[in-house]
Amino acid sequence: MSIAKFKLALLQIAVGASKTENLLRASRFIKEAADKGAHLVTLPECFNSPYGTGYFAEYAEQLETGESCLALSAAAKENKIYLVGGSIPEKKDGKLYNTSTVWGPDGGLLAVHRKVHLFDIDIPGKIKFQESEILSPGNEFTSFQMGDVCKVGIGICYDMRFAELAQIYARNGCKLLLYPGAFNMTTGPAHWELLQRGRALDNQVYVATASPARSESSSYVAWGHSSVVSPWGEVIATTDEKESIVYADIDLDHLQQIRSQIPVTHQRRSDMYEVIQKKN
Ligand SMILES: NC(=O)CC(=O)C(=O)O
Repeated sequence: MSIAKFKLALLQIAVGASKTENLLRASRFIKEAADKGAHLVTLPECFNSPYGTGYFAEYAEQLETGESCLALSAAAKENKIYLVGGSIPEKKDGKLYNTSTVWGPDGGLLAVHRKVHLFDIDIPGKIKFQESEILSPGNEFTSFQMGDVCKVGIGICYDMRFAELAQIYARNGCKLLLYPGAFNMTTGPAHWELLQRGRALDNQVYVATASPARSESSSYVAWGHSSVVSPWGEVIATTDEKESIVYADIDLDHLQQIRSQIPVTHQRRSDMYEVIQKKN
């Protein structure tokens, strides 16, 4: 019989200039979450490096040999958990990516997601950020199967703004969508929770986000507020801007009940509209 409930932990950790310290901090928080019974643990976007286009080249690693992936693999194995390694700047074939890796309880690499939608925005007087100045976009959907428990879809931060990605994950059987992310002091208060609730309600899935803790002295000030939203669209666990761990029980029976009570999946008018997946 498959398990219908498991504990998710979101690690809202502080990220500083020292990669070594960032990795040690991540390992410490992973252990704490695992000791408290988390089965799936998620780090934030850019957890090993400050978030900014000026940092990515310096902190970038190759996945196969980089110290961050070695540390993530070891942490997953030592703590016997599924681990979503937030994201790190990755170098591959002369290009840089914003990349999330997923690790199984045996320390094996289960999935790699390269941020598909690069964060290029310009809000005059507030924030201008152009990831595409230095990063290349990924071109793949990414999901992984947590044993026989749950299929999980992965996006990174700006990916959450694209409803189509979430719809396709849900249609492919994902019941939890995880977005390591780092919204900021302009878009965070306006859109962070709203987007999560929208993605969750539209698709009747759990949605979770993991942000770095806020540091007012960073060049990019993160909003924080890592959260978990239920398929009912309700925020079931959240935090403020400080360093913390957010825990939530992901209850797949509850998800199933909501889907049978409000069966939108079967009520779609595919004779009138359709979202098309063009690649795997
Ligand atoms: N940092 C991001 O990728 C996205 C973000 O901050 C936003 O969409 O707002």
